[in-house]
Amino acid sequence: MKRTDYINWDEYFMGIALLTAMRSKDPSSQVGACIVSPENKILSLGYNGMPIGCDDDAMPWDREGEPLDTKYMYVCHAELNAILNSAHNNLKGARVYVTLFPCNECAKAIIQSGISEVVYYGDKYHDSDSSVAARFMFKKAGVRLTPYTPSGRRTELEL
Ligand SMILES: Nc1ccn([C@H]2C[C@H](O)[C@@H](COP(=O)(O)O)O2)c(=O)n1
Ligand SMILES: [Zn+2]
Repeated sequence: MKRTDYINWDEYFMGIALLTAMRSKDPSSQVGACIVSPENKILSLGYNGMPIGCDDDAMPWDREGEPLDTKYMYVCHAELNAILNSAHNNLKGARVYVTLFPCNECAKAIIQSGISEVVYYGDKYHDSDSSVAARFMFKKAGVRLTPYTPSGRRTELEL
């Protein structure tokens, strides 16, 4: 008889997004994204980090200070990285699993790439202008927004 306690698709893809986030060097928010085809095939992964060629150790990771001395000017968001990493894949009708609700800039990229559903875990900036604008655009563009419901299953990996 087959096993019955296997993880479901949502747990699998959000789990991979959470694992991918662990690659981030951002000291305050580690974000992961996993793009999946309608056939449940993983098309791409991304996490928030500095652009290629920009040495992590030479870039600012601060949240506050002069704008040019903060990470916000430079960091590439998880969702954008996942979209850019999937350059040869057609993302039409795909869904993206993200550990944090997308910002307005990533919302634009998600919409333009043809992704039709966002499954998100955290939403800690829900009331920010960026999140409000992202929701506004997603609604206009018909992108489905699905809050992830944690199953409560805990797992431990020996890495
Ligand atoms: N959906 C998102 C939202 C944020 N990020 C990145 C951008 C920063 O590296 C970090 C947020 O930093 P905080 O303001 O919380 O210190 O998360 C992302 O990749 N995707
Ligand atoms: Zn973003």
